[in-house]
Amino acid sequence: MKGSAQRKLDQQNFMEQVRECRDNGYLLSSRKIGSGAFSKVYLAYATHERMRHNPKLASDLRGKHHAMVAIKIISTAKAPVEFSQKFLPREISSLNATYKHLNVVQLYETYHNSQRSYLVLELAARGDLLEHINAMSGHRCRPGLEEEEARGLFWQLVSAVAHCHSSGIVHRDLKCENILLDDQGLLKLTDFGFANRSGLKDSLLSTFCGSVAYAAPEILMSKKYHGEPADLWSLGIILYAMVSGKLPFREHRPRRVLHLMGRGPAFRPGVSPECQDLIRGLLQLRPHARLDLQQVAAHCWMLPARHALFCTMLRWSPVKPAKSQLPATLHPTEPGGDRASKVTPAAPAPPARGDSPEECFWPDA
Ligand SMILES: Nc1ncnc2c1ncn2[C@@H]1O[C@H](COP(=O)(O)OP(=O)(O)OP(=O)(O)O)[C@@H](O)[C@H]1O
Repeated sequence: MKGSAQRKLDQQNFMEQVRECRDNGYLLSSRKIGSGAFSKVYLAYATHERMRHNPKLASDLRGKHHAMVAIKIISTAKAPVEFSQKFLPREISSLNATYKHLNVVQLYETYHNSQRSYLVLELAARGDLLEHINAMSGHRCRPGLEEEEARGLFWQLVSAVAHCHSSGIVHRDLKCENILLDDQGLLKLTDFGFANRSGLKDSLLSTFCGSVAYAAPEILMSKKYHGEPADLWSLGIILYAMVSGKLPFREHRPRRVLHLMGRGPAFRPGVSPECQDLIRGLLQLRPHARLDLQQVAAHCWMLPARHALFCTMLRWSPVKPAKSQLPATLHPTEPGGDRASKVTPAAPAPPARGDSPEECFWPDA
């Protein structure tokens, strides 16, 4: 349990952040919607004044009919230098390079001081794909999503990754936890902390430690690799997770994972042969033998996807059984994350236009 001195310090820190956000035109709420190794993400509201000065923000929020954003606050003073000087700038430049796509989280703006960096992001309030798969598995009493829903979501993911690649960005950390869902059921790709410009030589093997289960074999074998086919491997793992409710090669030791990869994925009964074929095409050990994005988009399993996307948007429902009812099938790949703090179905519905924000702190000037 935290001591009262620590609690007071946390409170002071938070009020400082509230002030800094307010000075930059945002009302920070106390609702923490997620956290990472060096960051905390809060629900916040853009002021009318801020929207007047930021056309990017204004045009996006106008379309959404609300003023909510997610503010990711990174304690640069506490983070390792490598993180602040290498990974954070990469995350920001990748988000800027991938603006603007419906299925990639939008970065509206950033502001910094000596202690912290603030990333003002598009809000994706329905949690991540991992939570969604587990919730739906519990709801259906069978593991995984219905293929029709998986197809609609996977189509959006492929579209997001195609946009990144054509913008010269490889993500390199594609996994269910980095795929968020918004209020309309739209998929939003996020967490570009390990992203890089494509075409550059990559040597970041150690940064994939937390996501061994999604990493391509060439990365696990410490080979030089190209980012695009490595992203495609991860897409195969994600599609498998969507339709199976578990990961195909669930192991933490790279050598053991490589052994399982050599045997290929095993499917539960009920996964269609077409879907299995697409997953096998993505989970090819040799990068050159792997399907590329065009082949994925043209695959017979994907053909009804536009229709499925429409259905997903129409049918999206906030059904999310309590955690205790869920079969613990699919687990986060990175230990230690503060998953309990993410947005839950209890999160308030977006206020109608013109409503005053709840839970906002107005510190003394
Ligand atoms: N735009 C957003 N909308 C809603 N929730 C978000 C948004 N961005 C991040 N989150 C939540 O905050 C969590 C942490 O965000 P993110 O993964 O970007 O941080 P990180 O510091 O890169 O994390 P990690 O250390 O795990 O890589 C996410 O898992 C998600 O739950």
